Amino acid sequence: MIELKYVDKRYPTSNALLYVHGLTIRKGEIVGILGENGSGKTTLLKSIMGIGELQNGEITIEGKSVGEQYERMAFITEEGSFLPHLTPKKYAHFLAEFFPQFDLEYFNELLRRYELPTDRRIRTFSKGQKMKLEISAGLAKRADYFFMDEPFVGKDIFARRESLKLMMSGLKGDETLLITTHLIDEIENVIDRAVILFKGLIRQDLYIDDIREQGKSLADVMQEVRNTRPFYDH
Ligand SMILES: Nc1ncnc2c1ncn2[C@@H]1O[C@H](COP(=O)(O)OP(=O)(O)OP(=O)(O)O)[C@@H](O)[C@H]1O
Repeated sequence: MIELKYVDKRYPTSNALLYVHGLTIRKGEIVGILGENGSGKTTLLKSIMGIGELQNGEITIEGKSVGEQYERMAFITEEGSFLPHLTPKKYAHFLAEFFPQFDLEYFNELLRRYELPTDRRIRTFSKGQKMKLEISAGLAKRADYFFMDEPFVGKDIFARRESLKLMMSGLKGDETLLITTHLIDEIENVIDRAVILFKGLIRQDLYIDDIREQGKSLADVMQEVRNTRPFYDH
């Protein structure tokens, strides 16, 4: 379970803020973090990952600080690996050293399955290949929490579907996934829950089943958020 309480994040060089009074994400949930450009999706994800300082508030994962749970977390971004100068083979050594539960055999199996080169520097990979590599690393770490920031940027529709399928097929089923994206059509059938941000505040937090029960789509809910701007935005 991920818990945010009174989280207040501000950047010193801009007026942007993120304020989350309370947010609880239960274990095993697949949550879409949605919202317009600049609404704070990445900031929210990074805050949960422990990247950057909070002005106030607390974020815990299963009751412990994010730092204490780092080994169980995988961060997958469109930029790909944090270590682009390494080859996947060397990257595997690094992961094995830092993450005790890293499963090298499974990692190699995934590289074969996704037809990734093992002896070429990661920086020479295509975006799709980088994403596959990071997904493989997360799965082989046996991470329980996956944080995916705009995983579909720069990909055509087939590549988007493939990377989603890839991710889903490798999961045990009890992992928690947080995905930020603009592409709501792609994830509507994947996520359990949609958290919709507007100017750094959570404006909607709904389960997809409840949206369907109301005879609506995710796009309808996004439009409603857009149409009902809060008092401070008039
Ligand atoms: N390092 C930073 N310094 C100053 N302001 C920042 C920084 N990073 C983000 N911001 C600002 O914080 C706000 C939220 O940005 P964030 O990247 O979280 O939004 P987002 O919803 O992920 O946007 P997008 O969909 O465009 O990626 C924006 O106004 C942005 O300009």
